[in-house]
Amino acid sequence: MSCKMMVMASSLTHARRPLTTSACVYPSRLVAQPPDLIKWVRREGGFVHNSVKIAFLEANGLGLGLVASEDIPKGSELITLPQHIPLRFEAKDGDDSSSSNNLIHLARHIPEELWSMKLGLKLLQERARKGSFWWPYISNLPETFNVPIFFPGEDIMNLQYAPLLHQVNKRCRFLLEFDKLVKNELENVKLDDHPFGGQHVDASSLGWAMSSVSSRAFRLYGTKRPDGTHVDAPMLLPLIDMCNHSFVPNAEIVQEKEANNENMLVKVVAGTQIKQDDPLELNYGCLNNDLFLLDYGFVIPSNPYDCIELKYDSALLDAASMAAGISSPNFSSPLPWQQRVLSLLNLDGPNADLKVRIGGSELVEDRLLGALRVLLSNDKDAVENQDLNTLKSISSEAPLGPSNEAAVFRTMIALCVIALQHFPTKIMEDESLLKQEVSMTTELAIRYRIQKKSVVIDAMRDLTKRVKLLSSDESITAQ
Ligand SMILES: C[S@@+](CC[C@H](N)C(=O)[O-])C[C@H]1O[C@@H](n2cnc3c(N)ncnc32)[C@H](O)[C@@H]1O
Repeated sequence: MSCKMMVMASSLTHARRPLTTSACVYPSRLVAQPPDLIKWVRREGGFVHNSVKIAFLEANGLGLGLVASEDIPKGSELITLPQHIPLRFEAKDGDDSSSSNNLIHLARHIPEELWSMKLGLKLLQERARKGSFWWPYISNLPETFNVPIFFPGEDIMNLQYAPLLHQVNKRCRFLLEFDKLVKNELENVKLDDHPFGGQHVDASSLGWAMSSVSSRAFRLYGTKRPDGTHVDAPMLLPLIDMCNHSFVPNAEIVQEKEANNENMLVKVVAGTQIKQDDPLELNYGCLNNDLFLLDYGFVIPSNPYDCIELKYDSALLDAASMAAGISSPNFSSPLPWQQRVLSLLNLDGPNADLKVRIGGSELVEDRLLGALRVLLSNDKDAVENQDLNTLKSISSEAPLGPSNEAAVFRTMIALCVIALQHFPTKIMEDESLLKQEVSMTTELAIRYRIQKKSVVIDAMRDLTKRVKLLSSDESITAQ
C-alpha cells in the first residue's frame, strides 16, 4: 500500500477527537446530556412499548442498545414511527429554497455506491440548522465512529487485506476530494442560501456524517412512483436505530400504510418472544466482515458470510497446481474448448469479472470451481457432456471423475496456502498481540484479520476432508 494512503487516512483521524479507547467507556454522544429519545418519539405521535428502554450494553463495545424491561410476547408492536420522523434525503414537498437546491447540487457529485454520503449531507444540514426538528435525534448520535476511515494509518495497514485497504483508501480519497469541492461550491454562497447555515464542513465532518448514515440507515420503501410502486430509499430511523445487530434477531422492521391515508408507518415488531433484560436485535443483513467493518465499525467472529476475494489469475493458478503436485497444468494456455467454458463463466473476455471468492455461503465460488474442474481436465468430451451448472456446483459429485476432483481440491488448498502467505502475520502472532495493551482500533484491525485468515483455514480444512473422502472412495472402488 502506498504511503499516500496512510497520509490520507490519518488526516481524517487527526482532524477528529481520538476515538474512545475502552469498550467500557460510555459512548459519548454529540451533546453531553441529549434529550430523551423515547419521550420525543411519543410526543411526535409515535409509539414505544412500555417495556422498551435504552440501555448501555457493556459487552463487545455494543454501546447503547434497546432492551426489554419485562417479557414481551412474540408479535408485539415495539416501536412505531409516523411518516414525518424518519430522516430522508428527499426535500419536503414545496421546499424549493436555495439552500436545499444547493444541497441537491452537491449531492450530484456523490457516486451512487457512496449513497450514505448523500443522506449524510442532509444529516449535516439538519445538524447545522438552528431549531431542527431532528435535533433531539441528532444530539443522541455518537460523536465518533470506529470505522476504518478514522483509523490511524498504521491500523489501516494492520488490516492486512488488500481488497479492504482499497475500499478504505477509496473512501478517504473521496472525502478529501469532496471536502475541496464543497468548499469551492460554497465559497461565494450567501448565508441564507448556504446549506449548512454558513458552518464549516470538512473531510472529517463529512466522514462523521457518512459513518452516521452507513452505520444506522435502513433501506426501506421511500416515495411513491406514479405507477403506485415505491422507490427503495435509505433513511435514518430515530430510536429504531438504537437496536444492535444479530444474525438471529428477535425483532424485525415492517412498513405499513396508515389506516386512513397513504402515509407509511415504520414499525418494529417482536419476531420471537423477548425475555426480560434481553436486548432487542435486528438483522442488518447477511454481510461479510468487510462491510460490517467499513460501514458499522465492528467485526463478527465466525461470521458465516465472511469470505476472501482473489483474482482469477492463470499464472497464480498454474503455480498453485504445481505446488499441489499436478504436472504441467495449463491455466495459462487453455485449449479452445476450455476457453469457451471460461467465457461462459465470465472469467475470460473483455468484460470478464475476475474477482472470485473463497468461503462465505459457498466453500468456493461456483465460477472458480467450474473453471478449475474444466482446466484440470483433458477430457473434452466429458466436459462437453456436462451442463455448466453441474460443472459449477460443489454438490455435484466429481462430475469429471474423482482424480480430476482431487486435483481441483488440491489446487484450491495450494491457493489457500498462497493466500495465507500474503498476510504478514500468523493467527498465533495476532492472538498474542491481542494479549498486550493495544488501542481499540488496533484491536479491531487485528480481530478483523484473524477472521479473514480463519475463513481461509476453515476452507482448507473442508477441502482436505473432501480430498481424503475422494481417496478413500477410490481405494474402495479399487479393491
Ligand atoms: C444502528 S447502531 C446501534 C446503536 C448503537 N449501539 C449506539 O450506541 O448508538 C449500529 C452500531 O452499533 C454497534 N453494534 C451494533 N451491533 C453490534 C454487534 N453485533 N457487535 C458490535 N457492535 C455492534 C456498532 O457500533 C454499530 O455501528
